[in-house]
Amino acid sequence: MPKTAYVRTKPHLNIGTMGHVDHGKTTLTAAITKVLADRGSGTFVPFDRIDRAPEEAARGITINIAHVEYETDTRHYAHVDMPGHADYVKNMVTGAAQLDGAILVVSALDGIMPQTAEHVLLARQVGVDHIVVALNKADAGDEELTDLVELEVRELLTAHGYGGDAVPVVRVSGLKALEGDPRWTSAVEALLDAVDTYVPMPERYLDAPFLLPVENVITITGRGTVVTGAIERGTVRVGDRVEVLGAGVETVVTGLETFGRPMDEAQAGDNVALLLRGVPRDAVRRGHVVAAPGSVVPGRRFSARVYVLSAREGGRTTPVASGYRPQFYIRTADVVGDVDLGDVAVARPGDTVTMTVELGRDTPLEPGLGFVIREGGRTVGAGTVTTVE
Ligand SMILES: Nc1nc2c(ncn2[C@@H]2O[C@H](COP(=O)(O)OP(=O)(O)OP(=O)(O)O)[C@@H](O)[C@H]2O)c(=O)[nH]1
Ligand SMILES: [Mg+2]
Repeated sequence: MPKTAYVRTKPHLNIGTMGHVDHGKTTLTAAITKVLADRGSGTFVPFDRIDRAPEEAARGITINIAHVEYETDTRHYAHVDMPGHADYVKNMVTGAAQLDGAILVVSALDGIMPQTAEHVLLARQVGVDHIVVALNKADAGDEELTDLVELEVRELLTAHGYGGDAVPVVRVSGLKALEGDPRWTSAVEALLDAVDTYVPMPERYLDAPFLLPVENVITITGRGTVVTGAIERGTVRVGDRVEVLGAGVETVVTGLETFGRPMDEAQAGDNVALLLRGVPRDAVRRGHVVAAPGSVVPGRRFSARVYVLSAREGGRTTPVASGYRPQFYIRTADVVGDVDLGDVAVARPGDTVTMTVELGRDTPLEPGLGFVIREGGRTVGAGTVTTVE
């Protein structure tokens, strides 16, 4: 049910948990909400509420339930816990997660595993600049072994350009903190302090024209169509005219909410739900972009610098050549595109190349926009748009 209006009293950041399957991401997420709820700032979200499919949460004009909301003394956070590896990759590569920082969860019992490394790599590629490490399951780990795991994690981060020596590494136990064990609840507090201090407030482009990549579409009987997502830039108010690129409609925002609470104005970085006047449910899809009318021009052809992932990083084992036709993940969109390498005969795994891409449909593009290339369910490349034709 609609609650009291959202009042912006603290800076808002988007963070999330990443790391290998079963290392304790969801348990830690639940523990964070528990520790903060016990401190009087926020609501405890139990494990099984976090691990549930988003579709089940179609009540109110609320957002994806994989997002959990909490506050520390200095900040308001939207925290995304991506259930399982495939969802993690999808959310990261489509930019749906839009993380300002991440908590890398590594089990002190197991150390670095393949998905630990893959998530660090992906985070780097999609522009997550700050990582804090939670060495989880420290309740069950042996101290010396945990020291080794810590060294290993710092090395991994350094290898990906994160300056592993400076990264905060906090030994935690999500499980014990959930049980209320004081030693481990204070470890979770220490982790949150590390996030508060180590992840800087990112620059928000508040003066730019409004833009929101659509992550989800929900229908509310009797009220209309609602789109959800994180605002990439600008601000939006109830009553504003907006254009839905992809759907080809212009309309008016008639409702605005964050975490089920109405707001008058939302800004870059906020996770919101927008109620759109008179837009049929079928007209809007994930991948569309809601923007200030006329502020974005969709295109199909662009040039880009692309890094082709090596086989070690989970990429291809064979080179790509002109005529290659993979999927391009641009913001929340997923579009097929034809690759032209120009004078270059082939791009081998591990190479960085310039390419021209012709997309299968009009997509909002601009220089500097990041994207990921996927094929058969795996990431094979990551790039940045240099020019749009
Ligand atoms: N001993 C111990 N076990 C833990 C801790 N945290 C999580 N576990 C256990 O590890 C298992 C996996 O925990 P989850 O929180 O589901 O892990 P996850 O990383 O979210 O897993 P996926 O979402 O499937 O990738 C569960 O059996 C937890 O009870 C911890 O701090 N200590
Ligand atoms: Mg989980």
